[in-house]
Amino acid sequence: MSAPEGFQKVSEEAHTSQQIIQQNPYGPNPADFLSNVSNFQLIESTLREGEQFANAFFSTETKIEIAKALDDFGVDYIELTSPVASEQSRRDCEAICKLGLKAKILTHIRCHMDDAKVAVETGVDGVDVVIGTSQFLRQYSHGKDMNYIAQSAVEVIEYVKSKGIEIRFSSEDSFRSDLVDLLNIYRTVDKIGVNRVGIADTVGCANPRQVYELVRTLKSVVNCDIECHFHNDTGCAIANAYTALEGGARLIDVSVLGIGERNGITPLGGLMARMIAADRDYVLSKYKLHKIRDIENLVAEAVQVNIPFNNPITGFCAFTHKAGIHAKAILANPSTYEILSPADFGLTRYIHFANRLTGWNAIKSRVDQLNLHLTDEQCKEVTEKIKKLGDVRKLNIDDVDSIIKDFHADLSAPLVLPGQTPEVTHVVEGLDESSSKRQKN
Ligand SMILES: CC(=O)SCCNC(=O)CCNC(=O)[C@H](O)C(C)(C)COP(=O)(O)OP(=O)(O)OC[C@H]1O[C@@H](n2cnc3c(N)ncnc32)[C@H](O)[C@@H]1OP(=O)(O)O
Ligand SMILES: O=C(O)CCC(=O)C(=O)O
Ligand SMILES: [Zn+2]
Repeated sequence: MSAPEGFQKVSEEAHTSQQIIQQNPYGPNPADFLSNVSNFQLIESTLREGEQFANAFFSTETKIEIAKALDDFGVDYIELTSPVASEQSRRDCEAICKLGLKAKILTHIRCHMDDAKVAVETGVDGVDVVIGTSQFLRQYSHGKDMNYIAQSAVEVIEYVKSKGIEIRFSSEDSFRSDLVDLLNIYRTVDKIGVNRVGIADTVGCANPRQVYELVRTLKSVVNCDIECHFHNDTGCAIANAYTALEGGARLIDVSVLGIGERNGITPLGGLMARMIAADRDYVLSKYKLHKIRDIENLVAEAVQVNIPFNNPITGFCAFTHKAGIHAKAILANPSTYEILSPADFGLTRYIHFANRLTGWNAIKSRVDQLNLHLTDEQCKEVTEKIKKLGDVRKLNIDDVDSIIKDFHADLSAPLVLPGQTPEVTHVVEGLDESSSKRQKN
């Protein structure tokens, strides 16, 4: 693996924010007495919501590969496309149910007996039922009023329950629905023993404060668990998911890279980043975070997209530090500029030192890596030379190494004084092949 331009791998050290800050300020707020931040579950919907992404086509083999990878990662539920969508969708649903995965398998249907009858025959562990409750959807999607919705919900729920299968009822477009209508329907379905109720921000209009309020209100009305589903049209999908958990929701719908209708929903990786900052022990005890990169690559490949350069955790530069001030502090203690530790995800941090924003501390670290000996003053001098060239053009590692080596050669001092071999604490290595390849694509 060759080193990409200007990057230097930095050794992992056991510095965590917790060493400096004993109590995690990013953890659950004790005032949120209903919080499930330390007790949440994932409903992974790449194979349902994700299939609604414009670029998605999953063959049976790909679906199985994705389902197995998600199961290995540790998701609690895997949600699959409705078996009434197509004959192959039904067969795929049956095939995934037969895999014997640890995760519970769900399928997602309309609130209609025709769909429910097909769903329960597939072998799923549970059925997620949804129906639009907002004025928009009642008028322009299915055309049904709240009385009809309540009646069909009760019929479908009782039928699915009679088959010994988990059942969730969700209102589509919850945040544009009338609150009294919502609470009434949720109370009705809770009374007849639904396993979960779902809130869905179908158009991505909700903000975290609205989410918190709705979840808290709903929590006072139902006894069952609350699941939440957030679209990302206005960029709030991760924040809304976190706030929902603070308010007392227990389950969050996610998909790999957030793929779904339009620009998608809460991404699995992004939510993991948020949650590990809040409760590292819980997240590490449940989910194999070092698998995230492979899972994202698998799905990115399947739907023919690149991993976004600024993706949480796996983005090209998610753990790369460039400016001299940052590099100095990172070399002393990574927690200075990292809330997440790359090692938790099986990843590496880098210092990008081949640029004019670099500082002598970063260059000194590179000098050490090259097994050369320069005094601090000499490191400062050579840094000035690097900055001068960096003002003229984009630099790469070879440029910097040549400047350092030439500077060193010009000095009369021996390369390494006998008995003073500097300890090599950093290894030069490139970014992982896949992320650098993707970035170039
Ligand atoms: C917000 C979400 O993401 S919800 C999940 C979306 N998932 C899907 O749509 C799964 C893929 N969909 C499909 O394959 C098809 O849409 C099918 C098989 C479900 C239905 O196909 P069609 O019968 O051809 O209907 P079409 O897709 O044109 O319209 C949707 C129909 O479902 C009805 N409908 C929509 N939502 C619901 C609901 N939640 N509960 C009951 N009926 C509903 C509509 O009234 C409409 O029926 P109509 O035109 O016969 O009156
Ligand atoms: O079933 C749900 O809770 C969500 C359905 C959905 O995808 C949405 O409303 O955006
Ligand atoms: Zn959705």
